[in-house]
Formats: sequence, C-alpha cells, structure tokens
Amino acid sequence: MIDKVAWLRVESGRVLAARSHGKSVWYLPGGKREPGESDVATLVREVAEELSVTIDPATVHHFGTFEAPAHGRAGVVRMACYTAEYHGTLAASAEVAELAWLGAADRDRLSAAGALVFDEMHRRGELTG
Ligand SMILES: Nc1nc2c([nH]c(=O)n2[C@H]2C[C@H](O)[C@@H](COP(=O)(O)OP(=O)(O)OP(=O)(O)O)O2)c(=O)[nH]1
Repeated sequence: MIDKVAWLRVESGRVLAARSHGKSVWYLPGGKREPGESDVATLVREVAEELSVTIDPATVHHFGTFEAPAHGRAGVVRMACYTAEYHGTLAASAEVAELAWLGAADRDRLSAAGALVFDEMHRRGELTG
C-alpha cells in the first residue's frame, strides 16, 4: 500500500491538478508520508515542494480517503485528501511539468485515485464543467 496525502484545492468548481514530466496523467498534488510524519505536515511539505505555496495548517479539513490501483506501478495507493487555504502564488516547481484547473469533463484524464475523488465531488455537487 502506497500511503499518500493529497491537496484538494477547488476554486470556481474546478480542481487544481498537476502533471509530472513525461507523463500524460494528471494527479492531485501531494506525496508520500515520511516515517512518523503527520498528514498535515506531509501536506504542507509536499505542497510547498511541488507548488511553491504555503498551506495554512489551521484550515486543513479531511475531505475523504480513497484507494485505487497506483498509476504506473504495481500496488494500491491510499490517498488521504484534504482541503486547505494557502498563501503565496501557485507555480509549478521543477518536479512538476504543468498545473491545470480541471472540471467534471476531465475525470478520465486523472489517475484512478484522482478519478474517485472527482466522482465524490460530483456526487456532492462541488464540480462544474
Ligand atoms: N500525488 C498523487 N499521487 C498519485 C495520484 N494517483 C496515483 O495513482 N498516485 C500514485 C502514483 C504512483 O504510483 C504513486 C507514488 O507516487 P510517486 O511515484 O510520484 O511517488 P514518489 O516516489 O515520487 O514520492 P512523492 O514525491 O509522491 O512523495 O502514487 C494522485 O492523484 N496524486
């Protein structure tokens, strides 16, 4: 089981997604927990590394935890997804090729885990386009 924490950032009904160099699938920003690291600490660290912004830890809320086949490797990814406010200006760091705001129609461009998150958001009526 790959243990990941992801940031679910929704603005105007669209979700912030990232794409890695050389890949066509879109991910929710986030990454793997380090030994003993809390979800919030993982989220703050990974989002700073990938998107160059600072998550406000006081605003972190659990949206849901989703399990799906991991993209591009054997095994299952368990992704704990959190909403949170941030400060700074969103910018892809060197490890990210591209950022985009994706809507409902983009569901199948996401990893399997990301698509499950989109389905849940759609169910809650929080996704447009
Ligand atoms: N962040 C993120 N990872 C995802 C998503 N969907 C999905 O299958 N994964 C999978 C892809 C990989 O099979 C697995 C591990 O990611 P990775 O290969 O990028 O991990 P990494 O070693 O680079 O470490 P890290 O930067 O994520 O901490 O997580 C998603 O929506 N967001």
